[in-house]
Amino acid sequence: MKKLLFIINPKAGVKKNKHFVEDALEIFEKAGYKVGVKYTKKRADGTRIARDYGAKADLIVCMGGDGTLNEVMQGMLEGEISTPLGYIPAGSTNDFANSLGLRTNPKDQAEFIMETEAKSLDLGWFNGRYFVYTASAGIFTETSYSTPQELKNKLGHFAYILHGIREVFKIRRLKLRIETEDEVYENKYIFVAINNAKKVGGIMRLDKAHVEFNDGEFELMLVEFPRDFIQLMKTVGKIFMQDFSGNITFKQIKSAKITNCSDVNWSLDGEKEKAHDFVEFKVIHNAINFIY
Ligand SMILES: Nc1ncnc2c1ncn2[C@@H]1O[C@H](COP(=O)(O)OP(=O)(O)OP(=O)(O)O)[C@@H](O)[C@H]1O
Repeated sequence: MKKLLFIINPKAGVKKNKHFVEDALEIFEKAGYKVGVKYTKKRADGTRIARDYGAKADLIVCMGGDGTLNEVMQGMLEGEISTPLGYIPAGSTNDFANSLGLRTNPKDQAEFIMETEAKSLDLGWFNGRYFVYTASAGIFTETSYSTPQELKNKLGHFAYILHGIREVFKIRRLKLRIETEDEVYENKYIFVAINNAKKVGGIMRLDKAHVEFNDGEFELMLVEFPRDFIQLMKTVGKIFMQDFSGNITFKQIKSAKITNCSDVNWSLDGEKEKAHDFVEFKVIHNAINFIY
């Protein structure tokens, strides 16, 4: 009998998971799987469970938010596990799932996982840690990891907006040097991100034409520090309108080296990453088998 490892973060998102878990179990069993269920109890459990039990399964499915997905992928790469992975989004924003066009209803998504072949997916490598869709620093980055879980569970995406507003009043200049394969950027920035997503922060949408999930490239986005409040407002407007020109740089990259960043905190898939003196980024092409 085929084995399915089902990893669930019971604390993720606004929806209460319980009856979705039963629905998903029924769908998996009907499709002929013997299902082993593991609940995460604390941070990093997703990584440990995927790394320790993933190789024995024919399919891994995780249910939770972007943070849970990040942890599970981390564990699969650490354990060199090539088992296909399915994902049932149950977080507060589910940016990555929206980007990939996954089903928002957990029952539909469980059925989709049973019917769909896994495809390769690129991941990002950031000083030894893997990320699924975004590494960012600067404005709104703190919001992605400091918004309290209870607020996210109650308000969902709106919790991020409430917390994000507070950050506008404590904007910092990031003085960085970024070296890609063929360009060097050195300036003061308000926001820096390396993405493999069409939607980031539930707000910013990137043009579909720019983003492929297994093309060996991620998208570097640099937003220069605005001269004044009016330019700041114009910049925000340009981001909404996907006008990546002037003080916004948008470029496909395979790798990057970032220096001058010892006091810059990062967010990897919405989880806090400590500051590093030096950041090395590269795309891990075809890193895992993912159902999307
Ligand atoms: N049982 C648990 N209790 C508390 N925290 C947990 C538990 N299991 C996992 N975690 C941690 O919860 C954090 C948030 O999880 P996740 O990102 O999946 O949900 P979310 O924050 O609601 O969703 P999103 O990131 O899409 O907004 C992760 O860092 C994860 O390690």
